Amino acid sequence: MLVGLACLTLFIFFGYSLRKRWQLRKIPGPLAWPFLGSIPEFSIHGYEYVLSLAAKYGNVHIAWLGVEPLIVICDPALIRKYAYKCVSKPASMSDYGHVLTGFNYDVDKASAFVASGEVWRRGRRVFEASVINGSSLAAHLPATNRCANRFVARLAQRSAAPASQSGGAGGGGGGGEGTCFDMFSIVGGYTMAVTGEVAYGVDFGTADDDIATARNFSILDEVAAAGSGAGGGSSMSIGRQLVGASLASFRCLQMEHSTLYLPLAVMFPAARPLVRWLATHLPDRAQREHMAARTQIAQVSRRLMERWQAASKEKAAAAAIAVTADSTAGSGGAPPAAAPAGGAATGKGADGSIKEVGGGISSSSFMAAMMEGRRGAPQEERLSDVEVIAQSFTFVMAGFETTALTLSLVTFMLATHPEAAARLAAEVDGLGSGELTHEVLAEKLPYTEAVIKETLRLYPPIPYLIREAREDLDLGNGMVAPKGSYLTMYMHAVHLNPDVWPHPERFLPERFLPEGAAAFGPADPGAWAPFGIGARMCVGHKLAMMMAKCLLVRMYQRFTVALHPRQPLPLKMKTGLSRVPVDGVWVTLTERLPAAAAAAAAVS
Ligand code: HEM
Repeated sequence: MLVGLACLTLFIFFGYSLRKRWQLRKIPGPLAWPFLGSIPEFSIHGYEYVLSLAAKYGNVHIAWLGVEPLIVICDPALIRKYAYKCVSKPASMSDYGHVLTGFNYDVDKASAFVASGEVWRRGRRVFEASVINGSSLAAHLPATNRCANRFVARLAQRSAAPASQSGGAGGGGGGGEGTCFDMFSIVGGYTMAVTGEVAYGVDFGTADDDIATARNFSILDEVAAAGSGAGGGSSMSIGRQLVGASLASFRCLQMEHSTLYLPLAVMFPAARPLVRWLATHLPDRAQREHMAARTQIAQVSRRLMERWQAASKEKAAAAAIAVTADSTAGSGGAPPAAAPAGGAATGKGADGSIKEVGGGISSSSFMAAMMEGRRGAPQEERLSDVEVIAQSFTFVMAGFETTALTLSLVTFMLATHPEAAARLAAEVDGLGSGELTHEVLAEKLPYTEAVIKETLRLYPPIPYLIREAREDLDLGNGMVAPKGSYLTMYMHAVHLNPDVWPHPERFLPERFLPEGAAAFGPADPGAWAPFGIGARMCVGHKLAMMMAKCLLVRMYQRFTVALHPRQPLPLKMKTGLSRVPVDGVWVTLTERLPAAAAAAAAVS
């Protein structure tokens, strides 16, 4: 029986592999050992490996993920053409990088990042309504300002504390070298705080919570301590749960932390249902950790969804009482009952761990947009419960780490390029300490924006775009990507291509300003795309830029930022779902102007 099963698996596997190879024969690439494929090389050298393949085999080549051929495209014109044309992700997208099972698998498949067709369109529409159009973005600006002020105030306290007392996550002394922080660890507290308010209208409290950003958090230990299954009964604040669970989830996507079932799932696509069954019933520690983290994030979304439902029922009931009381008052009866509180105050939830901004899950939040959108919408337009959880999950996962990574790398680039830091400081100094408006962010920060863009060119958090060819695609030079093939469009390779960007290895924010565009700008106008291209372009790009600018203004108005001696140089990056600095980004902060600092503290 077992032998029969093994033979069947091998037969399917070889048949699949040979068919694919036959179809793709015209595209060059390292074909020798598809069994082992590129995995070991990729895990050791990360995206540099892909860049080296591009140098060797050209801008269109094949890299192997186990037996799965990935058509890698590094040519900017081809990327632009097919990123616009192809809007579908491969059906097996949820099977890459991890082995998801059960409910977590269903949630992943429904996520706007992974799904195709109607499910994707429904999910994408709510994102667009909540975080892309001008008025919705403006509605999130006060929360972003508030979180930036709180985070910077906490930074000031920590940098003023003696080195020995500056512990907590990502903070540390330094044996007489001054108080230092790992910006990569702690800035996640800020991005998660903004995510909490924008996605749910909930104050996660992570902007000034040092523990929340501990990168060594173990979700299994937390679950064991809570003694109540993943999530639900945890005494931890929601913010801490989400930061910890998101970090754990990202960690499990790195090769060295991933489940042992991953290589099996990658090398034997035909056997994935069997591998998933094994991973469900005989999970190793990495698998348990990953599933617990995902369950935790999904459960928080479910709790907040249920809370919204309960609150809106209460509101409807209160409104009904008010109407009745009104008509009674009109006829000389008692005054109407008070409606639930609104406004900008921060309230505390009944369970003590949810602080809802505005006394209820805020009406401008993403959760409210999804839930309101279900009311009265035709059946085919309505998000199911799993889709609501999936999009909330996507918001947290997509919004938190990418922006934290960007901010920490901007800090690194500025600390290693003092002339750029001085120019940025001069720009932000002119803005004063009042709340940053939409106009100020859009018009008064050209250099700050150029610094963020140049950092994203050098270090795009998601360096590639993934699509499925829904028909045969002409790739030029007689090469054809057959229908059903898996396209990996390497924007990072384009960002570093010397034929496209003059001196691509240099950090030159001027490329993005009129003064430097002619000398250092790209040969191809579409050659900068850290947020992707086309219909599937990052739906959070404006929110991410708003978050980044608000924090950089407040930080650089107040501090001079320098690298700490404990930062290893050159910067080493590591491959996971995204690329992260292996040793973090260790900096020290020095107050620039005591008077300005006091004014900023007063605002916060
Ligand atoms: C610096 C920060 C960020 C970077 C660099 C980034 C980058 C990307 C990239 C490269 C993609 C794939 C685009 C494609 O396939 O063409 C993407 C998709 C996505 N991002 Fe972001 N992102 C960032 C922040 C955010 C934030 C804050 C959110 C929260 C709303 C978000 C939500 C999404 C979603 C939902 C998708 C899937 C879009 C779709 O497939 O239709 N991202 N992002």
